[in-house]
Amino acid sequence: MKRDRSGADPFGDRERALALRPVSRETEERFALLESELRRWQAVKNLVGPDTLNRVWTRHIIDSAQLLDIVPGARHWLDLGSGGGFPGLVLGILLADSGGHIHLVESNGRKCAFLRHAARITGASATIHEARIEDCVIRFAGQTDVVTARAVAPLDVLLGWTKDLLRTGTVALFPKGQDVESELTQATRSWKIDATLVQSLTDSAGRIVFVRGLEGS
Ligand SMILES: C[S@@+](CC[C@H](N)C(=O)[O-])C[C@H]1O[C@@H](n2cnc3c(N)ncnc32)[C@H](O)[C@@H]1O
Repeated sequence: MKRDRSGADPFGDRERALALRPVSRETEERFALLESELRRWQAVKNLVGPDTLNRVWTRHIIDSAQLLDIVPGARHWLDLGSGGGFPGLVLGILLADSGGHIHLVESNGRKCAFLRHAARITGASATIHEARIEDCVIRFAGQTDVVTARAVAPLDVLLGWTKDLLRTGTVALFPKGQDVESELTQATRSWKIDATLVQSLTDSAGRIVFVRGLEGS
């Protein structure tokens, strides 16, 4: 659908994003609510990089939504370092339709206030935990199908944080940019990883590290 180029979608970003990963009308409305609240809070909370504000739908919303399609049947999700809600809140909105749930871990109190507010008004199936990842991640071992983390830490650090989950059947999805190969090389010095790279829908240089198993210290 063509939108008013001077108003709702001035850069054509929403239209482009939804062409890459279509969603139902109801989900689109929830995503639009998330976008408008993000813009409203951004001025005071600095939730996302200011240079990404003209492509919130591709860079944040659909970039997050694509993760669900990699593990479509998973119901129990955990997102680490959720920031302004990516990918955690977007996944929570999608999971609300299927009875799934996601836990979001974020140490910044201002961002947690936004996440709670946005989860409530969008109807996301999400619980927000204001905590440090390293202090609380163990709680989710044995209860999580998929763990995610975008732009939070290098791969070897993420593996260290999530090792107890990955050894008990959880899989991981870690979106990465053009440095993914060097992060993988670094990580294989400490870990034996069963992982594949999935091409990002929204960024030609982006890869999602899909970890299915882990050995090492
Ligand atoms: C660069 S932001 C990325 C946010 C979001 N995942 C995204 O892709 O837009 C990193 C976020 O991780 C959070 N974070 C970093 N280290 C953390 C830790 N050890 N425990 C909890 N949150 C952490 C920061 O507060 C910040 O909100």
